[in-house]
Amino acid sequence: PTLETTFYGHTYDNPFMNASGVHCMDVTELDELASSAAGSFVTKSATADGRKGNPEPRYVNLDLGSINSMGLPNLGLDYYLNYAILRQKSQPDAPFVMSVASYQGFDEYVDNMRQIQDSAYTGLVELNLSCPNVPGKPQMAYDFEDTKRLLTEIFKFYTKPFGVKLPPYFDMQHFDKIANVLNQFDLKFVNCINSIGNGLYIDETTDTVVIKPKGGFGGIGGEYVKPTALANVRALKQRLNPTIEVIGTGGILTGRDAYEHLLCGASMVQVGTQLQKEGVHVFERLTAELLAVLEEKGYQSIAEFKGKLGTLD
Ligand SMILES: O=C(O)c1[nH]c(=O)[nH]c(=O)c1I
Repeated sequence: PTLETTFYGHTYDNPFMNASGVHCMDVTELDELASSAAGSFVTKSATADGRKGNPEPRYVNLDLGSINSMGLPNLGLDYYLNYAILRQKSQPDAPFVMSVASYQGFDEYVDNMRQIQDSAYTGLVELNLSCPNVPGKPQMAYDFEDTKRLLTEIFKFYTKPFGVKLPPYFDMQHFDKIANVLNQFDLKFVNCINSIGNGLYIDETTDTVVIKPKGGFGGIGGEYVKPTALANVRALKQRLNPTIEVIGTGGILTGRDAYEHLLCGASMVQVGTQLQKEGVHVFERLTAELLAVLEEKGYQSIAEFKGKLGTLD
């Protein structure tokens, strides 16, 4: 069998990517991803200006996952745009995704996208509408009207392919509402999910939180989030126009976990916490494990089972 995956018109060796924010801060980390077994990669969400981010400790690995309140540390949009343009020239047939966020809010999102529109970069962009760790700033994608207003504004001038990174939703009406908004736009993909925002982990030896920012509140990733991640991938895939692909992120520790995201309809699958814990060799293990699942089930390709989750009705 083969793990070959076609995503927005390009065929990758396999569906695996890093999740934005993990192992993608600078050229060194990005080049390591590019030369790893991962099929593709995505950059750290960029803001207009570089940011130091929140005080440490701000990321902690836990037995069942991770908690983080990084606070959008990044080297600034110019840095990632320059990297993207250079890489687009040197490796034209190895596309990747550039992640864009905003620290200031609505207007910075628009300005950042305008800068990319006016640049030589023509590849995919992931518009991060779900950073849970900007103190005092609500997540854009939890405000359906603002999300619609932002996408309307961007599509007035943006002609290059892009998708959005969404937070997890926990209510059927919310799945309906966000899908109704997104279906009004020519998006190339939706990435479900970002971390489950504002969780709290207590250290059992000190009866204290484990990260410094926000009194210990932070986004949860890893094994904790797989049921929520799978539900969001499945719910969005069921509701979105078939032209909008879904990237599955959240709770992928094994090839079987990746297989489940593909069963729910994901085209690509992203790994965050487990990549942070295991390093870039995680992709060799995950591709081998996913191949073994296909062999065990007698599939020759992902297309044979993608989106074919069984139900009991
Ligand atoms: O705190 C962060 O930098 C961060 N952390 C996350 O868990 N998700 C995000 O989208 C971001 I931008």
